[in-house]
Amino acid sequence: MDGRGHTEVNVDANTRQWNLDPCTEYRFELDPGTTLAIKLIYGHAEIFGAELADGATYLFGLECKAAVYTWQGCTIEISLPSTEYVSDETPMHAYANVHLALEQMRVRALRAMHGSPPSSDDEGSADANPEPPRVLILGPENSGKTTVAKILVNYAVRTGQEWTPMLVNTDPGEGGWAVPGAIAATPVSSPIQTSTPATRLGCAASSAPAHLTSNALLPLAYWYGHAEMKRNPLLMDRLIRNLGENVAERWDHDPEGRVAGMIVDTPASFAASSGAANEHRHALIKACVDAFRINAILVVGHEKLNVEMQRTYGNRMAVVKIPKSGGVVELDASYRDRVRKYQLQNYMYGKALQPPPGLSTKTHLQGGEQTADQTLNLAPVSSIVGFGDLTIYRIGEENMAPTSALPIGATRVVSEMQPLLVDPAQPGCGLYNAVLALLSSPNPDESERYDEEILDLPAVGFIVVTALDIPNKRMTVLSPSQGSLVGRTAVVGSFEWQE
Ligand SMILES: Nc1ncnc2c1ncn2[C@@H]1O[C@H](COP(=O)(O)OP(=O)(O)OP(=O)(O)O)[C@@H](O)[C@H]1O
Repeated sequence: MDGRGHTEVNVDANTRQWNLDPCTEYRFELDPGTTLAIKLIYGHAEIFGAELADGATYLFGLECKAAVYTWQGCTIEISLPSTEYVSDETPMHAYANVHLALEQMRVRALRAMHGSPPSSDDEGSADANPEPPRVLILGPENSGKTTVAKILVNYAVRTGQEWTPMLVNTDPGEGGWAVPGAIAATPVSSPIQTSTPATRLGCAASSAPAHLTSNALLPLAYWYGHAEMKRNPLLMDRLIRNLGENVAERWDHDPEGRVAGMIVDTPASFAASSGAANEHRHALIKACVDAFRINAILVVGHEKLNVEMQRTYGNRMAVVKIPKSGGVVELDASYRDRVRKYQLQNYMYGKALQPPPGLSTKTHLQGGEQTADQTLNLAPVSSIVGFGDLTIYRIGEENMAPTSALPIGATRVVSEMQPLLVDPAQPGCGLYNAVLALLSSPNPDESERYDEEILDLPAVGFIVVTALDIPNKRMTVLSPSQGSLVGRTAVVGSFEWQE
């Protein structure tokens, strides 16, 4: 603890009160298996841009790492964190300034949409055709990109203008609202709460019980199937473009949504300037810029990348470097693996955090969606399907015999983008414990179909193969909801999950 910006008082053995000075933040990290409760007692406070309601208790778990920030000062009551400290050095002023600039762009775009004359604030602005902000956030690993994206989206929805900005997650390692391996976009209409890393970007409708879906998000997702960008950059390029097209189509019918703009979070590999990823990252940044018609780039705490982006895009759009927060936690590979497990567990079963010791289960709990007596337990369905009922593809990889086993002179050419049928009866088919994306239906008109149509179909749900019965040609799959799988098309990637 730095000893400045706060005082702390023990309330009882399990609870402490912290008085935070204005413009400071209380940071915490949770160990596996622990939960934390936070209650705002006095003043105003927010977690990554989402305001805390007065007197409500918020629960955190699954190794959550986050911060309670206060602009005006506040008192919070805390129980049992694993690691905690208060900092008075945060980049929140810089982030708020970015928000104000984006807000101006939205307001101008809205005025233009309504045909209203520009306001006196706009005088001197050369922009005859003001566009809403479409922002790409770039930065190295653990720079806080996702956190910045969340803060900016939350500030936008808090302005009282009823904006519903589009939040786009292009990091398949993170999963966002779907499961890891997917990239997705969703319009956000109420602040995204922070509670666990399994639902960092909020709760998707598919994994929220029906009585809570008013608060849930309806993402548009495409399935990449891997955590690493280098695994199939061409496929990623195509999926990013598909996502962009789909968002644009949605906005054609929703001009109000369009003026709220979009915030696009990216994987750290877009910023890594060494290694194998380097050759593809420029292409993928360009895919984002084109697909989402990006008109502003934020570079989080990386001088070289900032200069590079200035050179490449500075003549067509604002490229702004913003500071990295000292609170961002270095996440290692094993933490990321555990978070992916939490996400899949959450997708299937929902989340039910137990309040920490000493906290009554009758307490009014907030923090995302869970309340003490409405635990978010979902009931996934385990069903048996015949091998022929589900058509399963793998993109661009073959379960191959060694090249030496091929006829002399034969070469095996499998394009990275080629959908290959997977035969569940084949030993080593890789389906046991595999996560599969269920795709939306292909074009009903056969003549409109094409070989690579599979790549262009959005994912509408995810299932896990939990058993393969080869003699009887059937398999057991776990799915979050009822619904026949017969005749559906699925794609397998490299993610596995076991309870
Ligand atoms: N001010 C803060 N105080 C405490 N924890 C924070 C703070 N800012 C970010 N974090 C935590 O640090 C971790 C890393 O942040 P974040 O995921 O935003 O970084 P990133 O750059 O998007 O990561 P990646 O390397 O996956 O691209 C997250 O667990 C996040 O909740």
